[in-house]
Amino acid sequence: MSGRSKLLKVVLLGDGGVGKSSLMNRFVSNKFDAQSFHTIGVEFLNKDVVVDGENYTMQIWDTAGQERFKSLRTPFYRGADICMLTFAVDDRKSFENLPMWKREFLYYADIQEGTPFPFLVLGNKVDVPSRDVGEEAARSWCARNGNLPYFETSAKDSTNVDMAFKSAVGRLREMEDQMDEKPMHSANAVDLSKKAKSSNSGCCS
Ligand SMILES: Nc1nc2c(ncn2[C@@H]2O[C@H](COP(=O)(O)OP(=O)(O)OP(=O)(O)O)[C@@H](O)[C@H]2O)c(=O)[nH]1
Repeated sequence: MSGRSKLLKVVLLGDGGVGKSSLMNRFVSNKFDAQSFHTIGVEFLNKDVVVDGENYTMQIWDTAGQERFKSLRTPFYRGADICMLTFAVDDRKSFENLPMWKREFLYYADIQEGTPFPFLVLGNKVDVPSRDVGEEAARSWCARNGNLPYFETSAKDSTNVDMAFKSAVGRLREMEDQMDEKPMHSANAVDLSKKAKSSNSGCCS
């Protein structure tokens, strides 16, 4: 990859067991573990990507979805550039919890409700035959909650995983362009140049 890479902090949120670690591992290492363990606290991995000719290092923060780890994950929301809200299409409760995850993120990232921010929604495990949440219901929720981009993914068979992560960068770029056009939002614009590059992976529990 040539040229300087911009570091983007990407936070993956959603209920325990929806497949956040699996999505990160599929995207970064192209691997899938059917016996993936619950995350404790947070872990991150870096992945270099090129989007529209620009180099980015996506630093993907995989958080623990289980309620008991809330105090371990929330300190890591600050400074996020992108938030990927994840549910599993065979787990209705995980879909119903999306508003809670969005609120939790905004609160701990210290972003005011209503401020434009690049959220994306992933409906994972689309390889499972017994779905509990239809694509239309998911798209409709996204439309009603700020026209959020929606991707149906499978970390198991790779469906849309690359596309979802790369589209997240595209979404951030679009929103930055919109903010440039509307100076009143400029205080909320994400200054990519201020971010320092850090190590390739880590774990904080
Ligand atoms: N069939 C199928 N199983 C998946 C998929 N993604 C993850 N899984 C399985 O679902 C289980 C939970 O996956 P994880 O990636 O650990 O889930 P998580 O969201 O990181 O869970 P927490 O760390 O507790 O927040 C594991 O057994 C995975 O192998 C998928 O796309 N399809």
